Amino acid sequence: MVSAVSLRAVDISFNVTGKAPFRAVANADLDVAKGEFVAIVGPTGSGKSTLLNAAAGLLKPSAGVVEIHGKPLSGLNREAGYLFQADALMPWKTSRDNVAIALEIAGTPRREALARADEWLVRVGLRGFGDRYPHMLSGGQRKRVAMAQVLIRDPAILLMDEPFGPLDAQTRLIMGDLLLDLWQQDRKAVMFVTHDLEEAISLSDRVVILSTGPDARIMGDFPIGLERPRDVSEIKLTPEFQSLHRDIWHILKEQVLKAYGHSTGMKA
Ligand SMILES: Nc1ncnc2c1ncn2[C@@H]1O[C@H](COP(=O)(O)OP(=O)(O)OP(=O)(O)O)[C@@H](O)[C@H]1O
Repeated sequence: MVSAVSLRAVDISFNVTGKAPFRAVANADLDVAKGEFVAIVGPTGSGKSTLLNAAAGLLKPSAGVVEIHGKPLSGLNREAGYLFQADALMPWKTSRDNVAIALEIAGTPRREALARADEWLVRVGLRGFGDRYPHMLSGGQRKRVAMAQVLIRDPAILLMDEPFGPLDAQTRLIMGDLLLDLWQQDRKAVMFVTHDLEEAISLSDRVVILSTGPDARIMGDFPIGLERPRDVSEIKLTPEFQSLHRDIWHILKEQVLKAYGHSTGMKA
């Protein structure tokens, strides 16, 4: 079957003035199937965002190919919705308008866009919050608006870069449950970047590990067979979760220590 996202032998290098190009990611092969939820974890600076940006079409690989549903990607990946750590809400627009605008710029008439925005605000648990401006919302509520803004366009692929990073631990769990609820309804292909191994295991079908950069490689690919639907706080208490966590952490820890050694000049 054709993958939703496919990276083949992808290298990504950055030009740094006065120095040799910096190869952040080397020879990455990664397939994300339609409907599959894949988490990417790795030490800081290992190239997680870089890989995601290549799948988004924001970065062009220096070698290798990115394919989206079997077709080589050139320019922006228009089949993907992108959710960053910092949300992209417009402070001068209400929640309702912030969500509706995603449809309006694609040509949907305003009245219809507003009606669908209202439906989406309900789906993300924000009934009655449509008239609030972003500064009148909590961090978790803003994140819900941002999710509605991305999902209302019904992208086939979701690219998420530490989307819950700035939230407190409890709100992260609640947002994880909301994300899984929505994902369960129509199973988009998801690439989810996170530092947090527990979050990665509790949400995904597969956890992919990146090694310490430069020349970061995909050095682990773990299927997560935990049953669905999942409750992200409950699932962590199961022996299956704990055993997966132990196995993956065993590999990841070495890379995290290496990255720490690089940044401090100490050997891991
Ligand atoms: N525009 C750029 N120019 C030069 N180097 C870059 C550029 N963007 C990223 N890098 C380097 O590429 C490497 C990978 O960066 P990336 O942001 O993908 O890592 P990450 O794993 O997402 O990190 P973190 O977990 O800290 O967010 C890092 O060493 C970074 O310094």
